[in-house]
Formats: sequence, C-alpha cells, structure tokens
Amino acid sequence: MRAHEAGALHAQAGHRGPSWLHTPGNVNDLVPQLWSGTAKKTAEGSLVIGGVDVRELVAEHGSPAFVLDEEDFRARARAFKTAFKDFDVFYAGKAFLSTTVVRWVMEEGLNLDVCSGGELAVALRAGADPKRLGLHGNNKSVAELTRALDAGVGRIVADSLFEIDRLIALARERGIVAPVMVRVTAGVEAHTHEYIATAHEDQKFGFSIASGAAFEAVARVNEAPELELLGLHSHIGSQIFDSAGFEVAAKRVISLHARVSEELGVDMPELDLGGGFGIAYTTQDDPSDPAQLATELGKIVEHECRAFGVGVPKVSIEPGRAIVGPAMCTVYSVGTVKEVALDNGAARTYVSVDGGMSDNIRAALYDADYSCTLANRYSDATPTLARVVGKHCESGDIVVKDEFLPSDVGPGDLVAVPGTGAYCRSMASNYNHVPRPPVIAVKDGQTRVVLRRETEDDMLLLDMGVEG
Ligand SMILES: Cc1ncc(COP(=O)(O)O)c(C=O)c1O
Ligand SMILES: N[C@@H](CCCC[NH3+])C(=O)O
Repeated sequence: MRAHEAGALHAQAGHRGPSWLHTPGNVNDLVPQLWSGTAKKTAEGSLVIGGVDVRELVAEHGSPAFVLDEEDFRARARAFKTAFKDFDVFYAGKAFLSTTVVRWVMEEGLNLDVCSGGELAVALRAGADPKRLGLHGNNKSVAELTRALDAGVGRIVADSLFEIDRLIALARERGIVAPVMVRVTAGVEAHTHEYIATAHEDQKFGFSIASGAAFEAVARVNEAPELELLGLHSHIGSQIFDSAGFEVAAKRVISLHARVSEELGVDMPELDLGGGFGIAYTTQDDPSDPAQLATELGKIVEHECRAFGVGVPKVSIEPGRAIVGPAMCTVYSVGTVKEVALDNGAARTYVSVDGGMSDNIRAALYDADYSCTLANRYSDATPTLARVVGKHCESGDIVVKDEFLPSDVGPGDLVAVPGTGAYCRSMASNYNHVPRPPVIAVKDGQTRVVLRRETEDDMLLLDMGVEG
C-alpha cells in the first residue's frame, strides 16, 4: 500500500493521521527503536526475544505475559553506568522491581532508589548492599524510616519538616547519624503529562526553593547532630526529552547549594538530579542516549557550579523508565475483533486482548501512546487501523489507541506491545479480579520466571469471607 492510500485509510477511520503509526507497508516488521535489543521477527512473522519465540513462551506460560529481555536491561544499565562515569547512577525501582532485577542492577554496578517499605523489602531480600540504596517518598511512615535506618540505607531523601523531626528522633533513639538528602522543588514546568511532572510549585513533593522552605529545611538538617546533610535532591518529572528543564532546575538547585555553602558554611558533598529521561513509545519520540545525556548534564552542572563559584559535588541520577521501559514488552492473545461504525460513517476495528488496564494503566491514566505488532505469524492481509483494547468493564480500557494491524487479525493471534517495562507491571492492579500477568525473563533461548502469574487463589487468600 502506498502512502496516499495509507492517508485514505486514516481519513476513512475519521482519524487525523498521526505520523507515529507504522506505515501499513511494514505492518509485519518491527520498528527497531521501539523494541528491546534482541527482538526480531522470523521469516514466519513470529516475534523472537532473547532467542525465545513468543509463541512457545505463551504456550508454556500463558498470556498475557510481560517478556523481559535480560541482555537489553543489562545493556541499558551498563550504558548509563559507563556514560555517567563521574556520577552515581541509581536505578529507580518504582519503574519495575523484583529480586532478580535488584541483583542485575547491583551486578551492573548501579545503586538503587526505592520509594516505599515494600520496595525496600524487595531490595534487602535480594541481598542489596544497604549503603547502595536510597529511600524516597513524600510520606514515609515511621516504620519505613525505622527499617531504613536499621538496615543502614545509604541515603534517605527527606521530604517534609515532620519527617526531618521523625528522623532526628529515630536517629537519637538509636545513637546513630542518619544520612539525609533534602528533596527540593525547583519550580520547573517540565514538558510532560501533568500527573508525572514533579517540580512545579503546586504539588506534594519536596521543599520549594523559591519560597525559602528548602533553605530552612537544609538548615534544620544541618543543625541536627543526629543527621548528616548529604545534599540536595531534585526530580523534575518523568518521560522528559528536553534538557532545558534539567538546565533550569540545575541552575536553581545549584544556586541553593551555593547559598548553603556561603551562609551556613557547609559544602554539601552530593547532589541528585533525579530521573525522568524519556523513551520511545512511538516513532514520534526521539530520546537521547545515555552518552548524550551524560554530556549535557555534566556540562550543565559544571557550568552552574562555576557560575556560582562552588566545587562540583558528587552528582547522581535516578533513571527508571530509560533502563527497564524498552527492555520489556507485553504479549497478549486476541479474543475477539469487532468493526464499529463511527458517527462520520467510518469504521474502527476493535481488537480485544486478554489483559488491559489492569496490566497497563498508562493509556487510561496519562493518555499514553503505545504501538503493537502481530506477534505469531506473517500476514499479507490489507493493513487496517485498529484499536487494541482490554477485557475490563471500562470503555477507557485501551492498550493501543491506533495501530495498523493486518485486517485478518483474529482470535488466537498474539499481539505484542513494546515499551511496557516501566510503570506497567509495577502499577498493575487486580481490577475485575483479573490476575496480574507474570514477568518472564528471556536470554540465550531460555526463559526464567521473574514474577509468576497471580492466581485466583492468590486473590481469594485475601478474602476473609471464603469458607472451608
Ligand atoms: C524521585 C524520583 N526519582 C526517579 C524517578 C524515576 O523516573 P523515570 O522512571 O522517569 O526515570 C522518579 C519517578 O518519576 C522519581 O519520583
Ligand atoms: N508512573 C509514571 C511515572 C512517574 C513515576 C514516578 N514519580 C508513568 O507511568 O509514567
């Protein structure tokens, strides 16, 4: 099919014709930048990742399933570690965490950022060195803080005055000095979805630099003998492509760093610029690679430190999505297909799969875009503009808003969605009592269950009304 015919197809579907879609001509091919490094299509059209054919993976483990490309995950972690050689790199576990992943992160020489007692428990259970852990959160409980202090976590990122007081009290009780960073808000409007931007003034995280609250918090930590002031922490948001936001944030954060040095006489040894580096969900997204990011961030920090006349502290970053996002895809089975007439006389093909918003809430929550491919066979049927939807009792249960799929897609086919490693399994729910899918690592033709599939029995175990 030619481009003008593709345009006609868009028009037919009443669609404004987004340029990120696969062109119908390559509907059987993968768009390499959206997939993990080892993903490829066989001549028969089936998707192979880590040397494992997803048809066999589904035959053994069922669907839906998250497929985690171990080599790709490790390569991305290593790329950050290598590029940011003068920085510390903390993998942000909120994107996806399991004990296996903690071990990979540690083996690749990265540190780990956790943001709850649960994530901390996974890290400790995996045998992570507590000194290489950082604990975040705007409302950490006393139990979480206690556990972190008792474990000897390397840094606790303080987010409120109440928490600073709690840390002082807990450290005093234990006769220890707690290592603390102070989370600040730089007042940056990051160019991302409102719900995943975190450095504008009107939100719950951190202490405002502009209002003076951040300086007061730093002074409070500094004067407490029970606390060791490590430095400032700033995270401007997630899925960000433009380094301008980091630049503005770094300027404001380093200005505060310099003020602390001048007025309190303290040279804080560390500075954390957070995570947030965007990935390609569609061909419209053009992310920077770690080497570019490292060069840009390194220059920004050096320039600002020189401008403010302070030494360059040890800088750290916290990428989550950029490491695990592209390393995983989700494989679904198609259950049913419907052609639905639109008001304008056009039609839309709804392809229903066996998962949905319970394993990927991002389309419903952030209007996120994804792409997909037919994963079990080659098809030379005419491409049709399809919407991939889940099985939940909710019309917003959309997995992929628009994608070309062969028009003969039907029950029993497999559809794979790339880029689902970050904030999909980790934000999964049991909505409609649909069990959460497993995460299956693949490497060198072998599969390894990283998280097993949830069962109905797992869910019923919580139901105290169950008799017998
Ligand atoms: C404090 C902090 N660090 C790191 C991250 C990881 O962000 P991303 O996965 O976008 O790299 C987040 C999440 O947005 C965060 O809140
Ligand atoms: N959960 C968000 C990212 C923000 C998470 C951490 N602050 C997403 O899926 O994009």
